[in-house]
Amino acid sequence: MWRRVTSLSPVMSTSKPTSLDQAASGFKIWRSSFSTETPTMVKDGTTSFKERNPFITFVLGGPGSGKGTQCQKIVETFGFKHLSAGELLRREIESNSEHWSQMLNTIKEGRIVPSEVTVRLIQQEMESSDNNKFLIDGFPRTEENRIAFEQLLGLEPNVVLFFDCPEEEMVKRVLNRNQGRVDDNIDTVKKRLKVFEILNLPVIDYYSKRGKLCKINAVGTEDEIFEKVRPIFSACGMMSHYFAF
Ligand SMILES: Nc1ncnc2c1ncn2[C@@H]1O[C@H](COP(=O)(O)OP(=O)(O)O)[C@@H](O)[C@H]1O
Ligand SMILES: O=c1ccn([C@@H]2O[C@H](COP(=O)(O)OP(=O)(O)O)[C@@H](O)[C@H]2O)c(=O)[nH]1
Ligand SMILES: [Mg+2]
Repeated sequence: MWRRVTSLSPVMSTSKPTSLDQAASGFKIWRSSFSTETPTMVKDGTTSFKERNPFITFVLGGPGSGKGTQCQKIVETFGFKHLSAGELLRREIESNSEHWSQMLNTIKEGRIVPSEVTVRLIQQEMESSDNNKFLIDGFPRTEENRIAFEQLLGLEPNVVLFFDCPEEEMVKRVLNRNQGRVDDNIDTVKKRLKVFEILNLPVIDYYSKRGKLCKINAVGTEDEIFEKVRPIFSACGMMSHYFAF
């Protein structure tokens, strides 16, 4: 059984009709096949996952800032379940799922896939995991993503990491990543940096105001950066009687 929830944020209908306005919504036909109106749907029974009291970390930062690299280290040291939103989307594309070509195109263009798709994939992974500590890497990318997640799951992150990295360094890292990704090229990375600034920074600001943001200078070696990350989770471990940590 499905019920309606209140509408998502106005990011989609911002009054600035720039090309970046299209970044999160430039897929009108595709979008309409997910939902024909602003309100979205939520499945009854999701509260059972909320009752598990999961520990949720959102991991944010521009393209190439080192999110995935640091997540791997956090997994090894603190035993989290790592969910990369981009990886989940790439997996959907590879499995030729419905709308795979629109998703591929969206990623090639550095735009943002509709929240309905991404939140569903993240939710499925979380609900089917035995682990109760989650690193959600590269999500939420927009205020609309953030609100969709919080409304559909009824949960907020406990901590938000932000890997702060100069653009020049991010571009260098992306162009050297060498993983055969369709978006690791100079044209897409330039678009992604704009999308990051316009759509993702407001999310980062939001969590900063909520006192949940841990901003980490992402320049240095991988190990140096991890030494700044480690105390954040060591401190959470000490609060394990509050969280299912
Ligand atoms: N501290 C670092 N210094 C130099 N290169 C790094 C560092 N951290 C990650 N990298 C490299 O930069 C590229 C992008 O890192 P990645 O973790 O995929 O970033 P993100 O997930 O934020 O896009 C990868 O090739 C990775 O090996
Ligand atoms: O919540 C998300 C996460 C990723 N993406 C898309 O997937 C791409 C790659 O994301 P990923 O996090 O893998 O990139 P990274 O920042 O790690 O380079 C993004 O540019 C978007 O096009 C998206 O639409 N929504
Ligand atoms: Mg990544």
